[in-house]
Amino acid sequence: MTTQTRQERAERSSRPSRPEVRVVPPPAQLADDLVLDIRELSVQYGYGENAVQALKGVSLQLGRGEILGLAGESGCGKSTLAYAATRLLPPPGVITGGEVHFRAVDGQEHELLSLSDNELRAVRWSDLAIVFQGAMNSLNPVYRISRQILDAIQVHRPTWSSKQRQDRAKELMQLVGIPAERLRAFPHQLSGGMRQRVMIAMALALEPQILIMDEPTTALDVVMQRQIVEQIVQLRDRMGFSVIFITHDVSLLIEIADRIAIMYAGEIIEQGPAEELYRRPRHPYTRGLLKSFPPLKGPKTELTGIPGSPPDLANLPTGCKFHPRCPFAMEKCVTVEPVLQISPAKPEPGRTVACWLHEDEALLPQELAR
Ligand SMILES: Nc1ncnc2c1ncn2[C@@H]1O[C@H](COP(=O)(O)OP(=O)(O)OP(=O)(O)O)[C@@H](O)[C@H]1O
Repeated sequence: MTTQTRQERAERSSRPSRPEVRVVPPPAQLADDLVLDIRELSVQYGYGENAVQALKGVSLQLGRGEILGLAGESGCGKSTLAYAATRLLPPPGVITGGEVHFRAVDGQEHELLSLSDNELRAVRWSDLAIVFQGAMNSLNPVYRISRQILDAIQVHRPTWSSKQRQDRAKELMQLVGIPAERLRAFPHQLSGGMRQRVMIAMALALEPQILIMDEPTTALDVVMQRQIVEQIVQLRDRMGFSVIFITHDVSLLIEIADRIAIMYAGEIIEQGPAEELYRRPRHPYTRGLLKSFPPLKGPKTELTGIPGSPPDLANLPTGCKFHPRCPFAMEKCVTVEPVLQISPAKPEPGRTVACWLHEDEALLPQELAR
């Protein structure tokens, strides 16, 4: 981290700042302005003979102002990817390879995996915020919301006056659609949705450039899920941050994401613009996943799910890891692992898929060839 950046940070932290209103460009342009570039990231849990590989050479990009959805069944590595990329992976998780490049608004690039702990702390708190799984239950039940938000602001903005902090706390509450009077409430006096909004407000306290949300709406009812998701989009439009939104529910991502990446057994097996991936999934797994959840809006559809369960990471199948559950598996799928690439059979801009069916249009079943 350079001196200039530190100085800029110090200047930024000495004044109460307001969210800037920025116009967010459409996703196609975002690719030119990456904020996070994850390259060949690999993670294992444990050591030696008992180690399991939870991420295998995953590459993923996040554009500035983009909302990227990360989906897949439980245990496929979504949280591992997010926490490893931000160096928050708890033991026994170990990063065994890869690079994570973060580009700040001033154009400076930092490789997060090689930063010292102090440098990382500075980047993480001011540029990168995380709403953890089950975060709304981590509010301290014995303190009022105001105290918890004010404490969070004080830690990161120690030079601010009490008045500045209080103004900022009110502003943050309003930002997430909660009347400022509710700052006096205790967590149990707020609904689950409100508590989750408080956590989002705390994550936004420092105006991060990247917000990682790990299953932020899982414990909420469908109406509340919808409201929170809409709010995140509005906040992104106002503040211009980028989001990695992790969920097992792909249908929810259609409401929020610009782009979606689908994970299976520690790898990305398909990615593309949200709308296109939803309307025309290219991987049999994505198709199965889409059929596992009811859409949040639109006509009711029959839910079929995916037969079987994700593989044990300690005992992975040969070839394509999805082949034992795939209704279209061929001989090659059992022996050779497919690579993530633009489909030779259905080449589309911004879309990649790891599936042998795409080698030749003649192999593609009707369901994946639309
Ligand atoms: N502490 C741990 N020790 C050993 N293995 C772990 C640990 N945490 C995760 N794993 C392994 O890593 C894999 C990926 O876990 P991860 O939590 O990243 O998946 P996920 O897709 O985020 O799942 P979920 O939606 O349930 O959170 C799991 O299958 C699990 O086997």
